[in-house]
Amino acid sequence: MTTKDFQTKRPLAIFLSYFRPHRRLFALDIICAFMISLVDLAFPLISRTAMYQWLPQQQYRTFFIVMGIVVLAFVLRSFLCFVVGYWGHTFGIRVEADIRRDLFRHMQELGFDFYDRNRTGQLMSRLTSDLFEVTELAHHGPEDLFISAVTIVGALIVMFSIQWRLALVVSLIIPIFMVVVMYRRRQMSAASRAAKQKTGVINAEIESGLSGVRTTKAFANEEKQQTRFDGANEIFKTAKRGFHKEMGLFNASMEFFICILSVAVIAVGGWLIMKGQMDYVGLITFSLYITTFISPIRKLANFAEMFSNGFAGLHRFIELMATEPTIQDAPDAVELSQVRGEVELDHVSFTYPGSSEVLHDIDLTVAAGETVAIVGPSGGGKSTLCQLVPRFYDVTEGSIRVDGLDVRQVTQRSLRRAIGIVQQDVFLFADTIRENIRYGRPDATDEEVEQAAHRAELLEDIRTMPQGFDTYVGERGAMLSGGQKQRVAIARIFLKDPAILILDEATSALDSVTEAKIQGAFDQLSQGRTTLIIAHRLSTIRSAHRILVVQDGRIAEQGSHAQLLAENGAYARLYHTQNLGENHG
Ligand SMILES: Nc1ncnc2c1ncn2[C@@H]1O[C@H](COP(=O)(O)OP(=O)(O)OP(=O)(O)O)[C@@H](O)[C@H]1O
Repeated sequence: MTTKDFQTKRPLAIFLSYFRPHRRLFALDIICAFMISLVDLAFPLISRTAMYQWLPQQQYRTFFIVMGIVVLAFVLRSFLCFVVGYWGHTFGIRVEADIRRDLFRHMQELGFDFYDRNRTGQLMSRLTSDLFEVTELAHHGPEDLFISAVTIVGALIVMFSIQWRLALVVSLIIPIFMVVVMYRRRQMSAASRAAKQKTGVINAEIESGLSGVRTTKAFANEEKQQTRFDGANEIFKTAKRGFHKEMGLFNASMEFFICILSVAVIAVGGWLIMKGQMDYVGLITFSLYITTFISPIRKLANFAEMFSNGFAGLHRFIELMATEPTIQDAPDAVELSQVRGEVELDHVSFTYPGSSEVLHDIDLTVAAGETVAIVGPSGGGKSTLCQLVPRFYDVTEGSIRVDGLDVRQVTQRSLRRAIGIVQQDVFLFADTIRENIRYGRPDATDEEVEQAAHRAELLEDIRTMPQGFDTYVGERGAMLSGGQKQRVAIARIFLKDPAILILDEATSALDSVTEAKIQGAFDQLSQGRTTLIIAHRLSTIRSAHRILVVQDGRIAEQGSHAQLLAENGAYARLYHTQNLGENHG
């Protein structure tokens, strides 16, 4: 299904479309559940016939044969229960996996702007708990609704055929029963949601407490942290207690109504027996049917709840799926191939969604192979400018061209394949060093990976690691130093071998050896490639062909280091006041 489908189709239609690929399993689930309710309905009827016919007429043979069949039917029933429990849930899980696959794929297509607006934690909960509610509905919904309806209607029909007055009493009590049970069930779920939310709070508290434990220790703030935690723990306890109270009330109300139903049947039935309008066998059969009601009523109460939760989850899912990615390939987009690397910004202005203009009328041409250093005060727009070239955002006005082609006219894949980016804050996956480097080109051989590490000046570091290239780098690369992470990022780009480079130099001070290594790797990397580098070090700036000073979203000055110093303008001021040359390379 396309984004358009999610925008136009009805939620139920979308939901059912996920059933289609697994319809056989679904049919199996429903048929088995249907057979279970048939067995449940048949048992009281068989008992009735036994008491009316086979026992009084001493047809013991028939009686025992039928009892044998009943035993077999119950064995079959257990097997069917297993099928429903196992394969029914398998069906649910498959639907869930399909929905999650589509959601993940779609989320990968959504642009930077989407992730600017949404929090990762919330998105993760959509991928997990929301979808769980949806699949619970997928699996239990149809089964519960259908089977409960069959059982209740079936039991009432038999009851009316035995004694309509008594059946009428039962059918008057049941709706009241349903209303009360549903009400209690809703209360219980609200309490459960509140408890879950508090669980989220306490989990967040644990997470931030543990991940921030170094900071806590450094400030000797353990007591303060403990008090914070105790507060959250107390709230959690109260919420859990509230949930268990509601659960107790729900179960108690179920039990109460079952008792009321049984008493009503015995009382009214007894009265009817006294009046000669009913016999004992009828009364026993009635009592047996009362027990068959319990499970469907419980299921229907669950269903009402499941329906509202599941549909709420479904709506949130559809809302996400209906979000159009802001950056999409044009229908006639061409592949960018054999890139020379000329980059032009033609009167580019840019505004982040919902904020004011960040870049104003930028005009810039970078020749293929040229290295341009971008400097300027914090917040001036340097990173924003660089993010427009790989089309992470679309320009608001003007255009950006690579080799003369507007970036909106080429496929995103081919454009981004032509561009290598090393960010300040390098993201490493929780995997080995080798796999993290290979991320630059997934089909690279081990030799190529090692070669890239060598060129990124990383080989010496890796040799000292316990498992060499197979060393696990930890969550987000926590086991590597900042300088090592940057070099992993550089090694990735060596593998990727793009025509255009965008480097965001780390602002943090590095020791001179590491800095020299990174500088060497950067220099090697930029050989023969168009390079835009957000520079913080004098050594980088000096080796650039050209320096741009970006300030308040405009190019304030450009030229070589010496030229700009001689001009004694913004660059000279930056150079002196912001200590661009602080880390002399
Ligand atoms: N994703 C975003 N959404 C909205 N506004 C943003 C976003 N990213 C940056 N900005 C704003 O755009 C302006 C330019 O930011 P940018 O990061 O491009 O500056 P910079 O020159 O790279 O700064 P620094 O040197 O501190 O990294 C800032 O005012 C910033 O607040």
